[in-house]
Amino acid sequence: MSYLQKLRETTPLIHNLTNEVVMNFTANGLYAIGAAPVMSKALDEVSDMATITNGVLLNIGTLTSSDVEAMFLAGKAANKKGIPVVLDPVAAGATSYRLETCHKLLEELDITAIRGNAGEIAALIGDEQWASRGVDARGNGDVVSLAQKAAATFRTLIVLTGETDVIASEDETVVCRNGTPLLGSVTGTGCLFSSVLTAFLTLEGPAIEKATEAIRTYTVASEMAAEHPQVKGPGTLHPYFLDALYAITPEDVEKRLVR
Ligand SMILES: Nc1ncnc2c1ncn2[C@@H]1O[C@H](COP(=O)(O)OP(=O)(O)O)[C@@H](O)[C@H]1O
Ligand SMILES: Cc1ncsc1CCOP(=O)(O)O
Repeated sequence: MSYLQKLRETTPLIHNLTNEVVMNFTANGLYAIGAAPVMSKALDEVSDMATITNGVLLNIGTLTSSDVEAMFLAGKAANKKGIPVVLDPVAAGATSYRLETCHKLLEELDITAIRGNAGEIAALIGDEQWASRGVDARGNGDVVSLAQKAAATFRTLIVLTGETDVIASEDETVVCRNGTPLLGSVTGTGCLFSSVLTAFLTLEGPAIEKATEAIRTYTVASEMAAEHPQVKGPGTLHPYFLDALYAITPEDVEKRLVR
């Protein structure tokens, strides 16, 4: 059985400590693919949330000092329970506050995977070949070696997204090339993917396999949406992408895989 089918059978509940831009899209995207969302950053309850959830997403997109405190509490509770914790280092290279926060989270928590674009992953390891402009990656370089270097540095799974997606653990690398550039014109598509990845990581099985199926499913769904005759640009991609996440089957993924 595919991980997608297992996900839809188990409906993992994901606790998202995420940014204000993408809350609604993330909640709807998780429902669409077959998982379930809960959003909470209240210091009074974030630790308790781990008692009912299956995975935690820490996204620093619009972080405040209270959010950072909440991320440590939620992350520690999740580590104690043994459920996955994914870090999305949004715009990590933009300010030293973001970068230092990511490094502290990586030092103090057991992070199952880091999902970011090339600029964000490069910022985390201090690689100056890539730059960020706000939340977007700028520049070019070898994304495979970048992801591998980050996996070795942080000793965790790296899921680097962009035109080419790279999944790297300390000893294995997978490259994926599906997707549509239109995703880059819809805010929150990286952030939603981080939550979808968290949902896949809650399942039984090797992390690299689950992450690979997560990115393949997500990017193939984006192609199906982009090809819909009603889709004319980012505005129409948005609802059709949610519909594609809802409708996609393992057979669709297999058929469209760019090998
Ligand atoms: N040029 C592109 N062609 C195809 N897919 C893309 C392209 N750019 C981004 N994607 C896809 O868009 C999604 C979001 O990735 P990305 O834009 O890197 O995240 P972020 O929003 O964090 O910068 C990923 O699924 C990625 O595969
Ligand atoms: C625009 C913006 N600013 C802070 S968070 C955010 C959303 C970023 O979402 P994504 O990186 O997935 O496009």
